[in-house]
This record gives sequence, structure tokens and C-alpha cells, in this order.
Amino acid sequence: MQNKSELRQRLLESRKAMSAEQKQLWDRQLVEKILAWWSVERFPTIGVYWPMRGEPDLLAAYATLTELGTTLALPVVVSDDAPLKFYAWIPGDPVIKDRYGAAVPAVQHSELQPQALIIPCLGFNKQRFRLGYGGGFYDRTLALVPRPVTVGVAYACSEIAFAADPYDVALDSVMTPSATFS
Ligand SMILES: Nc1nc2c(c(=O)[nH]1)N(C=O)[C@@H](CNc1ccc(C(=O)N[C@@H](CCC(=O)O)C(=O)O)cc1)CN2
Ligand SMILES: Nc1ncnc2c1ncn2[C@@H]1O[C@H](COP(=O)(O)OP(=O)(O)OP(=O)(O)O)[C@@H](O)[C@H]1O
Repeated sequence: MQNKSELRQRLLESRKAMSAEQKQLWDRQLVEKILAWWSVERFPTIGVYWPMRGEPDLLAAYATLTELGTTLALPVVVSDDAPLKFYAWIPGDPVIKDRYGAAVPAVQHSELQPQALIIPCLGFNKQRFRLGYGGGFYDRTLALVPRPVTVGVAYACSEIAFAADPYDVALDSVMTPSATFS
């Protein structure tokens, strides 16, 4: 069994190895899947993410969700050992990079409790456990009550077998361009 930091390295490398054309195609498929999911669930407020380090780019879906009346929020790290906070964000609103390289709303005026979160997965397994960059931020966020509905997004190459830790919370579903695990 490899440790999580070796897995992270491998997963980052396989994500970086995709061609730009292939990634664009897969991102368009994920955008369509997210919009199809929303049209069934219709959550009024959704926590999304600004893509970094080769994560799926779903910005096109955020624009459509906003047109459909959804309120979006971006995650903000407030301290290394706290859950994430989510601040209202409208596509086009300025973002700034935090010290982790994650983009956060430049103006953080209203903290929201989204009903659902779209969560990028560096890796995931068949039991829908997720591997992130190792900060434990989403783990701490999902330990809170009430827990939002969680949709992981990843590429097929991000599926990998690993043993979950006791604090890991399984996602409600994980979408790749070609499959949905739920
Ligand atoms: N797009 C996106 N936004 C997000 C997250 C995410 O996973 N993806 N986060 C999910 O938690 C939070 C940001 N947390 C992060 C924690 C660590 C690293 C990271 O890359 N760490 C580097 C070391 C960075 C450094 O300290 O200089 C590493 O692990 O190598 C990135 C984001 C909130 N926003
Ligand atoms: N519910 C929690 N309460 C307190 N600490 C936690 C909790 N969940 C995880 N942690 C801490 O976070 C650390 C990192 O966890 P893990 O390696 O699973 O991160 P990750 O899920 O890859 O990262 P992230 O969620 O930021 O993308 C663990 O060492 C653990 O101590």
C-alpha cells in the first residue's frame, strides 16, 4: 500500500500528462453533467471552486448556473486547522490568490452555507472517498452538521485504490466525463 503523498504525486503527474485538447473535451463533458445534475436537484446555493493545478475547469457551468438563478460561493481557507468558509461569488467578480494558490473572492461580503458542494478530487476510490492536496480542509468542512450534498469531479485517470482514513467522509457522488459513481 503506497502512502498518500506518493499517490498525490502520481495523480498530479497523470493529470498534467493530459493534452490541452483532451482536457478541454473532458471539461466540456463535465460541464454538461453538472448542468444535468443541477436541473434535477436545483439547489439554490452551491459551493464551487476556481480551478487550480490541472483540476477540471467548470467555469462555463458557473455562468449558466448563475443565469438560472443559482447563488454560487467560493471556498476560503480561514486557518490551517479550520473548516472552509464559503463566500458569495458571481462569475466575473474579481478573485485574488491566497497563499495556497487558490483563488478567493477579492471582496468577501457574505458568508453562505451552501446546500451542495462541487468538490475537485485529485484522486477518488470506488467507495467515493476523496484525496485532495493534504490540508484536510474539505474533510473538516464535511465533518460539520448539517453536511452539504457533495459532488466530486475528477477525470477517469484520477480513480485509484486507497484505504480511507477514519476522518474521511465519502462523497455522495463522483462524476468523471464518462461515469458517475453514487
Ligand atoms: N480549486 C481548489 N480550491 C480550493 C481547494 C482545492 O482543493 N481546489 N481547497 C481544498 O482544500 C482549498 C485550498 N486548499 C489548498 C491546500 C493546499 C494546496 C496545495 O497545493 N498545497 C501544496 C503546498 C502549498 C504551499 O504550502 O506552498 C502542496 O500540497 O504541495 C492547495 C489548496 C480551498 N480552495
Ligand atoms: N474532521 C477533521 N477534524 C480535524 N482534523 C482533520 C479532520 N479531517 C482531517 N483532518 C486532518 O487533516 C489532515 C489531512 O487530511 P487528508 O490527507 O485526508 O487531506 P485531503 O483530504 O487530501 O485534503 P483537502 O481536503 O484539503 O483537499 C489529516 O492529517 C487530519 O489530521
